[in-house]
Amino acid sequence: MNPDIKKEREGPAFDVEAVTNLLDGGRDVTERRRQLEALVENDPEFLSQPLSFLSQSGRYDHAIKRCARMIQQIKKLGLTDPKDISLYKRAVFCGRPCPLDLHLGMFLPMLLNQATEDQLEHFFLPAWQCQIIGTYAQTEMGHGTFLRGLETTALYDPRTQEFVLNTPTVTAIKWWPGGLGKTANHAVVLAQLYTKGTCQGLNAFIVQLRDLETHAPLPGIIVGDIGPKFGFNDVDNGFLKLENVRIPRTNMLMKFAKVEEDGTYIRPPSDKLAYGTMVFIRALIVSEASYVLAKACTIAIRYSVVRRQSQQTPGAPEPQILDYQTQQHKLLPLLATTYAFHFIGNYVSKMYQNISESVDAGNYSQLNELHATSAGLKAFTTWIVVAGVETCRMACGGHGFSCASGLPELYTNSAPSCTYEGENTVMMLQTARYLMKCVGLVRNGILLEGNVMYLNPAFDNRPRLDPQSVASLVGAFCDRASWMVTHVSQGLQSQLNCGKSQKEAWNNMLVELVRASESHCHYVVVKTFAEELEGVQDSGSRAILSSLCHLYALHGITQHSGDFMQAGVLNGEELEQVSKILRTLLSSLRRQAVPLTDAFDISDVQLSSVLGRHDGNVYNALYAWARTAPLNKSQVHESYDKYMKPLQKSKL
Ligand SMILES: CC(C)(COP(=O)(O)OP(=O)(O)OC[C@H]1O[C@@H](n2cnc3c(N)ncnc32)[C@H](O)[C@@H]1OP(=O)(O)O)[C@@H](O)C(=O)NCCC(=O)NCCSC(=O)/C=C/CC(=O)O
Ligand SMILES: Cc1cc2nc3c(=O)[nH]c(=O)nc-3n(C[C@H](O)[C@H](O)[C@H](O)COP(=O)(O)OP(=O)(O)OC[C@H]3O[C@@H](n4cnc5c(N)ncnc54)[C@H](O)[C@@H]3O)c2cc1C
Repeated sequence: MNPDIKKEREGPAFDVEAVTNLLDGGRDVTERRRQLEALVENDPEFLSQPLSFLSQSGRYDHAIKRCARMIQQIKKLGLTDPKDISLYKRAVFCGRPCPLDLHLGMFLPMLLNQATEDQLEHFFLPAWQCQIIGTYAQTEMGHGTFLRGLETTALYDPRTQEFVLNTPTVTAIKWWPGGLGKTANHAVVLAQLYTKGTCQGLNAFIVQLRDLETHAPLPGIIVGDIGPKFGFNDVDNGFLKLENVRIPRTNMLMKFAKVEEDGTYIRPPSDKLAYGTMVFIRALIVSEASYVLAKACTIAIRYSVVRRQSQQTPGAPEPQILDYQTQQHKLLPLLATTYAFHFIGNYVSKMYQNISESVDAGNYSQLNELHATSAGLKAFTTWIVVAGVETCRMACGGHGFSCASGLPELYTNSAPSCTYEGENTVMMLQTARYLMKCVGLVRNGILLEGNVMYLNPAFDNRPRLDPQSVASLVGAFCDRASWMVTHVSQGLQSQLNCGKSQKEAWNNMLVELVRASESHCHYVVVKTFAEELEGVQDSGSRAILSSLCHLYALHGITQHSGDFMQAGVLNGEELEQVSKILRTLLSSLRRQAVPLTDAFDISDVQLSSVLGRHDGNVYNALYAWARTAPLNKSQVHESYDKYMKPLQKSKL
């Protein structure tokens, strides 16, 4: 083990294993996770060369091979608990996307959430057994955000009791669905339903795409891969053109909306129930955001204690780069954010579970709050995580730019989370829509509960900020959100008072609306972090996590100081005090940085990073990695004889 990293692990101020257990949700969960990871890491069928050495086709082939082995092993091991399956899948793919993601993550949930009992009977088992492999085909070339603008049509033919599906224009072609290109043989297709000459809006239809024996596309189905992407190249994101494809009436998912045999349309109890699976995935994205940032922080912080660079004192050893305050300022707030996002992920998962149970019981009253919260936090966490991965990459200097670091791959595979499942700006505006409605309720004398209570008429004049108190800092985030949400609603009102239409006024305030939503989400995250700590039994864990919560809050104030000062929450002198305490915290947490990343308990296989190796032996590993790169298969590349040698001989 590298002596520097070994020293970093001597005498942590807390019990690393206790924090690992806390993050996992208990000692038994840690043991189970390690057991499942060991099954994968000891399975020779899952051994592979660095993915960076493969072509797009090679990566897809590698991913499909792992998918097949994973499904076989899940059955053989008798894994039925969704948590076990999720942990096993994460171990197989090391957190990377895979061609079955949409089948497992959206197609199956769509059946569970939107299918009737008969439809479940017909489709679910074959899908669970992977005879049917599905995807979720909603986005079109011309529309991803504006769902009501989708052009794919499903016309009901009462004579044959079938739907006829078409993508009538080039912009209607389904574009992006994961697994659509080469993997899926079915899709849930979102289309505008027409019956009895009337458009009844978006509904979901199960369409078979390929022959179950030959896998060849069926008549009327033109399908393929959309080509290389910025990343995510293990997945065959595809296109789908539909030309008069006929499906039985019973292929429309009819748990909520229905089309009777004669074509009569029965409306769903709420139009938004069709969007339920997207809300499920958004909540899942929030709960998984922390894992991505945990990997990036582990790589960058471990590298930052083995990398020595520059000379502050002549003759003295070069310092570890984590001793530089700027390096601490880049990485330690991200480490604190990782822990903050772990707790908000738990919070959103619980919220989704509770409100879904209410919806199943026919109570739709909290759907809007769930939508606004999941949409806003999905945008808030993914924006910060993706930017954080890039900060970690740059903090590793040149070697951060090498695929050996694992950081470029982590970045390109996480970057689309700001776009898919709801483009982040659009999601923040959905949260803003909800917040503006809440302001309206308060104006009508209604008292609010939950995360928006801060909009109620102010009862107490909060004492001035105490930057040493986490509770006082949470209050500061609350006051910032209250001021920003109220301020933007006043801005909207003044636009309307000047005669602007609702649409114009809204568009003229979009930037402020997004900022107000961000401040609301930031408050929810810091409040949840502080509240979760109260439940931590182990005193050592509670102490170190409190320091991280303190750092997260202080850093948030310095990063958005304009908001806090505009809101009158603090003045210049108080801001200076906040910065001073932040610097002190950076210095005190520096010694705990490696143990805090070890607590994530991410194995070298999962991390897939030469720079983030647990033993810190980076340089030999980096040299060995480069030596196996494909370009080094021969000392003289074939292009030399083909192009350079003739050029050199030509005596230009
Ligand atoms: C942007 C959206 C939400 C706009 O939809 P629209 O119907 O036009 O809504 P309005 O803004 O007019 O609001 C109407 C009303 O409905 C409420 N609402 C909207 N969405 C939901 C929802 N999901 N759940 C509950 N309630 C909802 C909204 O709050 C309003 O309520 P009021 O009381 O204020 O009237 C919509 O177009 C949208 O969601 N667009 C994003 C599309 C999207 O997410 N696509 C994802 C495709 S799948 C994918 O990307 C897969 C990726 C692969 C992977 O994950 O690996
Ligand atoms: C890797 C990846 C995987 C995907 N997988 C799937 C899948 O499996 N199934 C599927 O159906 N889709 C999938 N998608 C598509 C994805 O859901 C859409 O790309 C996403 O919903 C954004 O829509 P869009 O691409 O049309 O962007 P646009 O909506 O065109 O966004 C472009 C810009 O316009 C802005 N904008 C748009 N509307 C508004 C508004 N109302 N107010 C303010 N600004 C606005 C946005 O903020 C953004 O800056 C995937 C996408 C990616 C990148």
